[in-house]
Amino acid sequence: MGALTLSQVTKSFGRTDVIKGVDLAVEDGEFCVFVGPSGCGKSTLLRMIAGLEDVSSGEVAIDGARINELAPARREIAMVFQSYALYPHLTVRDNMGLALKQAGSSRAQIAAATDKAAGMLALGPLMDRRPAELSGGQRQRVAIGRAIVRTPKLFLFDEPLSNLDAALRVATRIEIARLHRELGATMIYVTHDQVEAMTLADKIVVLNAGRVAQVGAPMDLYNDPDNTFVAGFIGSPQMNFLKSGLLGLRSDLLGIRPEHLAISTETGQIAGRVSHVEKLGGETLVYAATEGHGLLTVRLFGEHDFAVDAPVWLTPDAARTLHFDAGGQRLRH
Ligand SMILES: Nc1ncnc2c1ncn2[C@@H]1O[C@H](COP(=O)(O)OP(=O)(O)OP(=O)(O)O)[C@@H](O)[C@H]1O
Repeated sequence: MGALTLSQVTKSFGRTDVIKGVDLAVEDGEFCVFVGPSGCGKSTLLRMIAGLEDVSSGEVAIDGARINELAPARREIAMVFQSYALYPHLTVRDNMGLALKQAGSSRAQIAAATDKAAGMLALGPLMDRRPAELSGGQRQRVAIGRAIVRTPKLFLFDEPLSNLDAALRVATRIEIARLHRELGATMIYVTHDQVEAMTLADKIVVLNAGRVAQVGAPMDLYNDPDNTFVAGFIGSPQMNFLKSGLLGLRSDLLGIRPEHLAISTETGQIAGRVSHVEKLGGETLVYAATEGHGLLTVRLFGEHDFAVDAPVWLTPDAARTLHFDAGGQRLRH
């Protein structure tokens, strides 16, 4: 079991309030991802759950029991960092088994647990190597393996893939998803990466300046954001924001995803000029400078040609537009 509850949790460093009253419930077995701009408090919140930072006020509980005062080692939590922090003089096998050895497990228990984790992470052939003889991706898998052998209640990941190259990130991301399915463990994961958040999470927590801006399933946040902050943060390229007044609408601001904005050289609702075109292979992004609405992004499937400076017309799909008030709160009609 590993259900986590945060109740009105705050954190101040001196007079600086960093976490300003967070309530959160993560179910047993859930994969929960923290996202938000740099400095919003993601790592601080994770470190408070791990016990590496004190909680200024509020309560952290696992399976209903308060753990605020419990030492990190007694929380049954395993943390995987972006830097692997492996012991250079120990083999992969000994790095993975160290925590169990320190906890007094028998040699047979350690061997069984490390062999099982090695099998899950395809580390079998590397067990007798030292960290210096491994690639970055392999080291990160060892760091994950070291977390798995302890069968913790909760796994915490702080940007574990950010040191890996693009191909390895994808492979390791898929591995983490598979691991989550196989272990059925509760995982909390901090990332800057939209794709990691969207693909790994059962639940995404969007943080903004130490507060929760919204919690929800990835596609719910994408399709049904509560405010302009979440609407603009989730999704890449970003949602376009249009001034509704200019379009004769009653709300203050209109949000439209780049894939729901049609572009034509002949006719449409908003006049603009092509300022830049990006061909990404499977899709084309067209950036158009408009009067009143600034630079708008259009996402088209496949390859498309538009000359820079060409006059174009943009038309939002009315069924897919989101309305916001002047304070950025969503208006649901
Ligand atoms: N020990 C500390 N003393 C003072 N301020 C701190 C301390 N640790 C973090 N902070 C401040 O708390 C805020 C949140 O930091 P945190 O590392 O949690 O953000 P983050 O969302 O993880 O950022 P990033 O995405 O850049 O890693 C920042 O403004 C940071 O400067």
